[in-house]
Amino acid sequence: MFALHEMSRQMRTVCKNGAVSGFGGFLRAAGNDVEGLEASYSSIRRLSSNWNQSSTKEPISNLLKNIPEFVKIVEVGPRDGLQNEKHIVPTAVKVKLIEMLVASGLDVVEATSFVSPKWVPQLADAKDVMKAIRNVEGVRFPVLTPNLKGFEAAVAAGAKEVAIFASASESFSKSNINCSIEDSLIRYHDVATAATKLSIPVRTYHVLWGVQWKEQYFHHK
Ligand SMILES: CC(C)(COP(=O)([O-])OP(=O)([O-])OC[C@H]1O[C@@H](n2cnc3c(N)ncnc32)[C@H](O)[C@@H]1OP(=O)([O-])[O-])[C@@H](O)C(=O)NCCC(=O)NCCSC(=O)C[C@@](C)(O)CC(=O)[O-]
Repeated sequence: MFALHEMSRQMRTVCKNGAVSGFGGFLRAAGNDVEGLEASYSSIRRLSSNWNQSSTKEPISNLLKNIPEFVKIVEVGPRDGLQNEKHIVPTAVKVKLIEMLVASGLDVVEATSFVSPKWVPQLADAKDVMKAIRNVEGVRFPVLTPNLKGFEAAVAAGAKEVAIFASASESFSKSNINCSIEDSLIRYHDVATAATKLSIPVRTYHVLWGVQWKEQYFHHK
């Protein structure tokens, strides 16, 4: 618990210093065990301390000029991280992870996704996870809903915020959500329309550039 608190504090220090980074990626890099977490924690400390050393060369007023007034951090580890785990993480452990992330000060945690259990068995317990965190207050728990079926299941499970996904790469789209770009935009529209009717906020993932996939870098789209 202490390590998570401290890591979150470090991440916020790094963010304040202008280098916004993803805590989810950090958790993914950390793996499942305590040693992995500690190793990742050390890398963050190094990143932070390197930055502090280089910053002494520049007047502080120059650095402060570029600091955004507000940085929103959306922690996606319980969804984006755990969907890639080789072994299925038990629901209770997922819930504990979410509680620890919340205790570390994060106020938006993407909790899970409502997708096909055949495709992503790791997150087949989405409903149970949502049930277990339903009384956690002061935190938003968006969930990924790539189609209307997922959206409806998410709403039935108590989701108050969703995220949808589209990619500019045909092969990335196919491999991630099993449809063409064109079909993904139809699904995207369906979910956004249904969410608007229920006043449910929708966040979007657009995978647009810089991803090296089967088509070499697809910035042109
Ligand atoms: C997108 C679907 C659901 C379409 O699913 P599908 O198989 O392509 O389409 P379908 O409509 O033909 O349905 C086939 C079966 O899935 C069921 N089904 C259909 N929809 C759902 C649903 N929502 N929840 C539960 N079940 C569902 C449906 O009922 C049917 O069941 P069957 O009759 O065979 O028993 C599927 O392809 C899928 O689950 N894919 C995995 C999606 C996923 O989680 N991808 C990874 C997330 S995106 C990501 O990680 C990238 C991101 C965002 O993090 C950015 C980045 O970092 O790169």
